[in-house]
Amino acid sequence: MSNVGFRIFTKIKRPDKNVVELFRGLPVANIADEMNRVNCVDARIKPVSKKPLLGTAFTVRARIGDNLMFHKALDMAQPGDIIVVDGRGDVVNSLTGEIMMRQAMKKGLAGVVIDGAVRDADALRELDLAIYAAGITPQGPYKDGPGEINVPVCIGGVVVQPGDILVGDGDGIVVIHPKDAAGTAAKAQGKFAKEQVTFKAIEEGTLDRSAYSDEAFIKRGCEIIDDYYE
Ligand SMILES: O=C([O-])CC(=O)C(=O)O
Ligand SMILES: [Mg+2]
Repeated sequence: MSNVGFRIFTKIKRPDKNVVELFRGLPVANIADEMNRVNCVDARIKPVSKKPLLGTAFTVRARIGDNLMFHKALDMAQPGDIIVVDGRGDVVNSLTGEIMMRQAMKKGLAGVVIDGAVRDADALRELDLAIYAAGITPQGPYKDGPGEINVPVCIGGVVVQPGDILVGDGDGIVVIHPKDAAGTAAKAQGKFAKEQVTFKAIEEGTLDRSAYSDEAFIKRGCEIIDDYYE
């Protein structure tokens, strides 16, 4: 276990599928709000396809510009896994493309998240697979290694451990440790339900906006000037 930088751990402690399913359909913003606004992968990593993301992390630490370990992960990962590739944010070389993503889809993987670039973007956009990446470039990857599989990685400023739960939608991705999953999902459900009530109140014109009244602003020390700025 001392060959740091070029090693493969074959085992992952995956959470129960029912625990993962607690997050299905929940907006990522609602989950993140109930995690005190932490654990969101930063805005560089964007959806490439339209499919929402939900599954458990199968991690890859790639050498910059090199997808040898990513290819190995593709053979090792199981249905429901998300291959999470720490490419150190480098977007000079793409780390994957249509051929690999079609294999991921065929295997029933839940998606791919790359802190790095992809190519074959026009095809990837249409695939029935959740794909997130930090960039797009036609310049292809090397396949020489080294790299690591199923070690903790960092993507978009968030540490991801093998087996962590990832949820993604059009906003981006939030990472949840399985131990925190049940409590977080319950709170996020509550937040989601509360927002539905808010939407209804907007429709009915009954939403309470008193926190934004002139009186409330004056109480905060704001000066309200009934004139033009000149
Ligand atoms: O050449 C590669 O490894 C990446 C690629 O374009 C593909 O998978 O289609
Ligand atoms: Mg290709």
